[in-house]
Amino acid sequence: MSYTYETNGDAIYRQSFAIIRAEAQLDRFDRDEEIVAVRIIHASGMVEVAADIVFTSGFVAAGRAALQAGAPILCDAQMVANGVTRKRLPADNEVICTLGDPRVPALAAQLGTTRSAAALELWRERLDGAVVAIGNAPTALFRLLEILGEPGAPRPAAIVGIPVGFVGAAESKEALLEAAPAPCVIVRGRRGGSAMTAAAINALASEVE
Ligand SMILES: C/C1=C2N=C(/C=C3N=C(/C(C)=C4\N[C@@](C)([C@@H]5N=C1[C@](C)(CCC(=O)O)[C@H]5CC(=O)O)[C@@](C)(CC(=O)O)[C@@H]4CCC(=O)O)[C@@](C)(CC(=O)O)[C@@H]\3CCC(=O)O)C(C)(C)[C@@H]/2CCC(=O)O
Repeated sequence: MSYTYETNGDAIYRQSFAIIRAEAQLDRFDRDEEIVAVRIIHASGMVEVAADIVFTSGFVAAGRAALQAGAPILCDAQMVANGVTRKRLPADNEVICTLGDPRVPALAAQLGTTRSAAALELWRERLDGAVVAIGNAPTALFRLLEILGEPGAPRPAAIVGIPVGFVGAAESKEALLEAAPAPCVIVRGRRGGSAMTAAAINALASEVE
């Protein structure tokens, strides 16, 4: 038994992007935003997610400039960190996820929160000028906003805020849009996830499709 299917990776990518551009409603995005939106859709398989993607002004320019200047990428989950394609990164940028740090379980117990949120305490030194990628945990996004709201808080260069789920995901993303502590992209509602978030970072990292 054999099947007829595309086996060339580059051709699969080309076809996918052509299908997305033919089927998705992309006209409200500028050219740079569209590149990021297409990759978010590509990672999710849902062209209709385009309607829920919201960029704040200057997000793509700020994210690209930071990466080109060597900014680290701070990720809430290892799944996000693993999804970032290292060869696309313009300055061999560090990709950091502190969730597995041995100090995190005790911090979470002490702070009475999730490990995902507690792990952000270990970002503080690196947050200024960083590119933040939150793709899993709503509590991490809420905690980020709390940290960035403190007096004298650091200011990341750009935030990809696309946590997923039923508890707190939609609310944390709306809170990010409202507080807007840095240029950001969100996917409104319950949809989101590590794959979409890594794809947004990959789109920022390189314009190559
Ligand atoms: C409540 C949590 C949710 N997790 C979701 C979806 C997925 N999570 C996966 C995995 C493997 C991990 N999730 C943790 C981050 C874990 N998930 C949580 C927490 C309990 C709390 C987060 C929050 O509400 O903000 C969180 C643990 C914590 O204390 O922070 C993870 C650390 C759990 C673990 O394995 O220890 C782990 C992340 C590992 C990593 O990559 O570093 C899934 C793959 C689930 C699965 O195993 O089937 C999936 C991935 C989704 C994605 O695209 O990222 C939700 C849906 C986000 C959910 C929160 C909201 C809800 O409605 O339930």
